[in-house]
Amino acid sequence: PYVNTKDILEKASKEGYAVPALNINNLEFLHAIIDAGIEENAPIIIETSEGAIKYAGNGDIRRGAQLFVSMVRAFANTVPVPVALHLDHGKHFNIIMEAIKAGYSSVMIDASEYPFEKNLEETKKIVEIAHSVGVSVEAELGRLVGIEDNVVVAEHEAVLVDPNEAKEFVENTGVDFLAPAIGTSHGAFKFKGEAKLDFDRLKKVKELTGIPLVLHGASSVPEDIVKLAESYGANFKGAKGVPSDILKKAVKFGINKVNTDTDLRMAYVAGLREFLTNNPGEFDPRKYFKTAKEYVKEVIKARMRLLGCSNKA
Ligand SMILES: O=C(COP(=O)(O)O)N(O)CCCCO
Ligand code: NA
Ligand SMILES: [Zn+2]
Repeated sequence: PYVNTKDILEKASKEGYAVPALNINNLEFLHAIIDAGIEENAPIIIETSEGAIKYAGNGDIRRGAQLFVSMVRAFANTVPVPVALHLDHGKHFNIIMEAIKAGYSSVMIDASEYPFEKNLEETKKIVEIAHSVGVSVEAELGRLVGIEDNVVVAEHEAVLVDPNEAKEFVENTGVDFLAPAIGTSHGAFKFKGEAKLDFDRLKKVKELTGIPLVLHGASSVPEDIVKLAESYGANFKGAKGVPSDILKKAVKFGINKVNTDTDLRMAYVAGLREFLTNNPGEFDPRKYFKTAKEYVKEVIKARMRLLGCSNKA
């Protein structure tokens, strides 16, 4: 069934596990995600960035939002696990409104680039509108940058979440789930040195807010997938993600939604390169995406097991 993201995350927060939030740009990733959720009997959170909506609508925002809602609802209404559709990193009021009108389960208002007060105001405005039509809201405090050993303390303070601000922010906005910046960053090149997250801040944010928390930039960039893609001509030198043990620790300290895009992209391109190299005569798109979809599904199933949401549908 098609559900509200908040229902999935409230249960996860209460029971102490996390659910991967899986980005899509096309139909093939949706297939892989749905199959993974069915095979793991796990709740499914699908998310699309603003760019994905533009891409799907071939430049038209309203068309893209409506297309994703109809695709996801068509699958959600025919599978035994709960499925939610979330707008990831909503930064433009008009796009957030199109997502709400199209029928998204939840939207993120990402005003984390602004000073605290403006972030709070922008978030409060979206919460009022979204809640009036039963849509839940995610916001972000602090900014996504990897913690580098040589970063001076002042810069740490400037970019990582302030737990006391988080308490005030949640109370004043009514936001349903919060993404506290604790040292991760988007993409395949997250850390120069060893992966480091600020678990002390995370723990405090959970204690002070008590709501479901979101980890952005949470892809692990698995070594085997990188090596496989590189064996078929890819060049991902220096790729490094969040190790599994660190992810598990983040769940222990209160993370319940784990945004995962890069790992899906890496698995897809590894499978695609492998298939095309080994099947030079194939040109049926229902065939040459098969391996790619299979690898994405396996990466998602492993992540569902790691985060503890398998058999939690
Ligand atoms: O926080 C994340 C996931 O980040 P990643 O999968 O790169 O670790 N997202 O919001 C997904 C979209 C942006 C990055 O591709
Ligand atoms: Na998000
Ligand atoms: Zn993100």
